[in-house]
Amino acid sequence: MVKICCIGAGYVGGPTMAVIAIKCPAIEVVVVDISKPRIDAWNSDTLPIYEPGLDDVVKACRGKNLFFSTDVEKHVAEADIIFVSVNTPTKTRGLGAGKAADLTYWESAARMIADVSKSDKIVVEKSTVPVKTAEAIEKILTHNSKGINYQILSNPEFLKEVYAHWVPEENIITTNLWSAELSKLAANAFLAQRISSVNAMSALCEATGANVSEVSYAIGKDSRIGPKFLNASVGFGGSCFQKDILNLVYICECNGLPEVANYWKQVIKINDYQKSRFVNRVVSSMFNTVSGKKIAVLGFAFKKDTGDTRETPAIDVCKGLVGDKAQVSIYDPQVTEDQIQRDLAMNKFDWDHPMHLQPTSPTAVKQVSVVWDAYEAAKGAHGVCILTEWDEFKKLDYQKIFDNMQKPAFVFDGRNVVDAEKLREIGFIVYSIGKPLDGWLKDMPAVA
Ligand SMILES: NC(=O)c1ccc[n+]([C@@H]2O[C@H](COP(=O)([O-])OP(=O)(O)OC[C@H]3O[C@@H](n4cnc5c(N)ncnc54)[C@H](O)[C@@H]3O)[C@@H](O)[C@H]2O)c1
Ligand SMILES: O=c1ccn([C@@H]2O[C@H](COP(=O)(O)OP(=O)(O)O[C@H]3O[C@H](CO)[C@@H](O)[C@H](O)[C@H]3O)[C@@H](O)[C@H]2O)c(=O)[nH]1
Repeated sequence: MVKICCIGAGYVGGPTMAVIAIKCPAIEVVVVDISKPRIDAWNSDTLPIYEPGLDDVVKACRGKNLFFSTDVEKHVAEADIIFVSVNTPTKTRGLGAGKAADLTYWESAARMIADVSKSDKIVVEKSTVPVKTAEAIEKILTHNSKGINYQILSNPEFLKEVYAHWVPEENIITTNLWSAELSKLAANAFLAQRISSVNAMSALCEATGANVSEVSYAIGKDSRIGPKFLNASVGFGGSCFQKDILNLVYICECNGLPEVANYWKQVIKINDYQKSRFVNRVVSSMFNTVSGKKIAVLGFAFKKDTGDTRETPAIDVCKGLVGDKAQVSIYDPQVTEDQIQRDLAMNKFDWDHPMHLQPTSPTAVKQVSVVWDAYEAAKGAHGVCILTEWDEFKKLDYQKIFDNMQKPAFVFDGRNVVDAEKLREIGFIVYSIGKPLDGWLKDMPAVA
């Protein structure tokens, strides 16, 4: 029986291996991690990650051909194929701090593989890494090899040997190692660039009375542009876009290409601008102060259908509101109070280190409370900010919310999910990203 071991039971390792296990019953898959709480959670009824459908897949194969373990060395030694999906955070210190990828966890995994291996291995880069990492890893493995053969593959999205069980042959792209590594960074940079482009347009739409949804729809009709990933928002989040672009910027700088580096840096600058523009809009429309005012925040995850909060725009928006002394009441259907407090207390980039190495949360941010109901969050509030596009936010009883709020009552829709006209009929002052402004908002210009 072919044995796969995946190092890193996170957002990538867990779900990817669960799908491999269900699609390939003849292969034994073991996911290992140094974090005991994470492995315990994968072995329990409450998985550490929320994603629709994931529970069913894991429960169908766990204990049959899918296993989760902290016995990293044993399973690495027994495996034929080793996937490495450990963290590759942005470096916080030393050369390239704030941009370059930190390969500490990758390197220590590689050294451990070299240490414990007694048979030939295929090692697969699943983590997103700088160009030429595979070459560096190969050096570590072969210099410590004890006569063992290693093949290093970069597989940011596909792996033929395994995926050929269920992915059609023609959909599997084979490239040289460096193209594979760079393609991953390039894909995320292009996707993020689309969002920053439409977000830049959203500011211009607000200034001119155009409607960003209409502009997106119109340009998306051109098949060369296409309709996807053109939704204006309060900003993109997630563990990948910013980290990967910063890494790309660093690689460009190291290769003597400052103009190219600056081009990509701008994608992040617009994303930061969009988040601060949103906060400024909230504050300026409430007579330039939210000090002591209750503001409800609906949605904290970086996108719907996940409990993942890494780099979520909600962090910067909440920090901005707290900075202006608001009392912030947060509701998200999948994010716990503990996670929100950690996120608001954590330093930039610390979020992407393994849990046990993250600084323990200092004292909770007192101006922030977390509740388990949207109505509770909005009760007595002056404004409601929608920061994640959860479907349930479309179906809330906004009349009930309005009745229990301070007046004038505001809704700031950072995801364009509510029916703004209906809300205006109820009596709300509504701000929708990139849409024509209410008279009230026009009279209270926000400068980012
Ligand atoms: N999250 C995504 O959507 C996504 C998508 C594509 C690529 N990536 C990339 O994949 C990699 C992993 O991302 P993630 O979101 O799964 O991260 P994660 O933080 O959720 O998981 C990484 C896991 O690796 C474990 N780990 C670290 N060092 C280890 C070691 N030496 N031995 C055993 N376990 C170790 C950590 O404890 C952690 O549980 C990153 O490089 C990321 O950029 C992420
Ligand atoms: O039109 C859009 C589309 C997305 N977003 C936001 O962009 C962020 C990222 O969204 P998405 O790309 O759907 O989620 P990720 O899970 O971060 O996935 C990205 O990052 C992964 C990690 O590298 C890649 O594997 C995926 O292909 C790539 O889409 C989220 O905050 C979204 O709300 C927008 O604001 N507008």
